[in-house]
Amino acid sequence: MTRAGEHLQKELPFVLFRRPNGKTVQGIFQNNQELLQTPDLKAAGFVFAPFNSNKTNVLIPKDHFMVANWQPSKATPENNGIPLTEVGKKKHIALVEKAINGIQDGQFQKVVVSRTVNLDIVCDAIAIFSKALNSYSNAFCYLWYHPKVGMWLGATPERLVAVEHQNFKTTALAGTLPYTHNEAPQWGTKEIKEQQMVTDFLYDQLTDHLSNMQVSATKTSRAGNLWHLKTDISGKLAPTSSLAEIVTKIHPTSAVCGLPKEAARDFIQKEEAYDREFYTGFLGELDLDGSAHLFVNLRCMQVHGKSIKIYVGGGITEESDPLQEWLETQNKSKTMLSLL
Ligand SMILES: C=C(O[C@@H]1C=C(C(=O)O)C=C[C@H]1O)C(=O)O
Repeated sequence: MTRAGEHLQKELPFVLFRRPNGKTVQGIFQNNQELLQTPDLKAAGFVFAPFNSNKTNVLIPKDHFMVANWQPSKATPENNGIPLTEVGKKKHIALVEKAINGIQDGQFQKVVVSRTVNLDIVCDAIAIFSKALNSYSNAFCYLWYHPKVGMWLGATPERLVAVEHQNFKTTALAGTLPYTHNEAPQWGTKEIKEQQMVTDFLYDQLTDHLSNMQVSATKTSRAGNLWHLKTDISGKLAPTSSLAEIVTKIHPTSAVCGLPKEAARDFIQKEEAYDREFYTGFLGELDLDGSAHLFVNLRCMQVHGKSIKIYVGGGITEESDPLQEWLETQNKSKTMLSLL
């Protein structure tokens, strides 16, 4: 953490991260301000890729690498008084209604629409990252900085890809309900169907690239103050299939874009009327032996000097209720709000 503070002061790129349920925080530190990329994902380092797959990713190379043990503190997450506001409610509900119309017109079956929550506050990103580590033990937590791109921080529950020795794993994570203590969530057909669409999409895209494909039973999975539905898909990666090829096929998945992918992406780019940048992009570790641990950039925020931007969205299907979809984005914003 001290090293990260020094890098920040010198305006040098770095990333701190902890894998889900991990006991160590890893840090990768770059010693110049160069903006590096890895179009073929064949690199050793940490990749940070935008939602828009036509735009280039950013690589922080694994030149200077540090691993530190991390001890969870007993502190519990609490919201220190950044209450939810109704700013943006009308606009988001109108966007959801437009998305439902698009589904009824047959443009797509599902589309994921999003918005930002903008707050004028100055925050200590390293302290917030420490809090995220304590609050979200099963998430992939990160703090990422590049002087030419900016600073992002998040605690994502969604794995995009894990590859080790050709063993490949991905997850279909979708469907959201508020977490309630000691009570199992009551999933409706809307959530079950929208999550199944993600599983089917991933299965279809991967079937030519994996042998011995396995699809797990669908389970309920907790992410902070939320429940999601989750299915794991795994298999052996064909020696002829490259990571970049697979990522191009699956990113952005129907969990963050929609189905069919192209029509949903066109709708998002036209109707959301803002640039998602790295929100719903992907990020994580790459190694030269072909191993990779990549996650979808969700439950995240962009940290500016005197303000922050929290990014939230949700999957819209023909069964969506616009007010419920607004409330879902409100609930999702609490993941970051509770750290401030
Ligand atoms: C788009 C987000 O989350 C995604 C959308 C979900 C949904 O629509 O239920 C659930 C998990 C994520 O795949 C977000 O957190 O901003």
